[in-house]
Amino acid sequence: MAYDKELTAAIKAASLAARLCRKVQKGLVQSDVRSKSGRRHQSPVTVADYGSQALVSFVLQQEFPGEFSLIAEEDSNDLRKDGAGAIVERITELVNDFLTSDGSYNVTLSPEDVLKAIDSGKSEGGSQGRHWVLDPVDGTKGFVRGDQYAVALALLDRGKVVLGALACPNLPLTPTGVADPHCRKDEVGCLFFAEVGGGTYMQPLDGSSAVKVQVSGVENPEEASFFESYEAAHSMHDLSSLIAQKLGVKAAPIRMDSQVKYGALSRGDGSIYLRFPRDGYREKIWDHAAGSIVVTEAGGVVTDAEGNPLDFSRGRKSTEPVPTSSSTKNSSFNRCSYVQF
Ligand SMILES: Nc1ncnc2c1ncn2[C@@H]1O[C@H](COP(=O)(O)OS(=O)(=O)O)[C@@H](OP(=O)(O)O)[C@H]1O
Ligand SMILES: [Mg+2]
Ligand SMILES: [Mg+2]
Ligand SMILES: [Mg+2]
Repeated sequence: MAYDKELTAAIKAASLAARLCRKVQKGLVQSDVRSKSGRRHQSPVTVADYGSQALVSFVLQQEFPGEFSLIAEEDSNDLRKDGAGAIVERITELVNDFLTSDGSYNVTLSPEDVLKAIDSGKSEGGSQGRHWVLDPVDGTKGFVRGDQYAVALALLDRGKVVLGALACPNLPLTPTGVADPHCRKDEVGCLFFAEVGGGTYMQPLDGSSAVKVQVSGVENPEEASFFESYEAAHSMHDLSSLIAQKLGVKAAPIRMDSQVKYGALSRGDGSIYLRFPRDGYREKIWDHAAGSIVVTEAGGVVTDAEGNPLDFSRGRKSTEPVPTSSSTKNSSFNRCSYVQF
């Protein structure tokens, strides 16, 4: 396949970053969590977000020297302020631990190397050339709560998503328990990956063999279940509930953080993903790039409310907040399930 080398690198980078995040989430302390300064939509950021971004950025630059463009969520602005020295040290230590744990990189990064790696995610993207797209921790609120989150990495080629690697460290390997995402299972940690035209695969994060996945075959909305954001601030629950009711959906919504929803959808844990951000919010491309190809390559559909595909070619953010949709192969759902993009 055309992007095999890139996909292998993406899987390696996302897996490594997911292991770093797992370690941080297990021992999360208050000083690991920060509030981003100067943002209209306040959101937390942790040492895991920064560490994951530095790791992925470093690994991709090692694998593809010279031809590198990355659009990623975080930057080092807050880390360069007075008083941030201790947190930068902690991130550097984490990044070095996981780089050497892999065995293929015999390097020790300095704090400045780590800050530079984080800042290499400032590309503006667009419709020309190739750009990596990274959400180093998607669902940071879920991550801090001890719930679901994802490391989401995709590659754009001339404005289209051509591959995605979506690591979901807390998603159970088997669908049981998904209806109750808080239910703790022993076997958790999935990595979904997809390359355009090649289908979607899921493997345990520990690296054993991958299986092909398919979206749900449910055709009757009465038997369908739907996903939505855990955070009411991120998606209007009242509106999705109304739409679900109109569709005839009987099941209660499955509320889950992050692009784990796309991963769960791709293996048929549910049939629909509804997303309606509140007024004026513009979606970021890293919140949908990896998840959308994971769903489409598994036979699903991800479109806006008018049936148009999501447009990843316009830079870091979507354009106007137009309602958009995602879901299974069943066309009657496709007209009725929305993500706002
Ligand atoms: N106000 C508002 N409206 C809509 N979306 C927002 C908003 N604020 C943040 N975000 C983005 O939502 C990302 C988290 O994904 P979800 O909304 O799917 O998950 S959650 O259940 O709400 O946690 C989250 O991603 P991370 O920042 O990577 O966690 C944000 O990019
Ligand atoms: Mg964030
Ligand atoms: Mg995100
Ligand atoms: Mg994030």
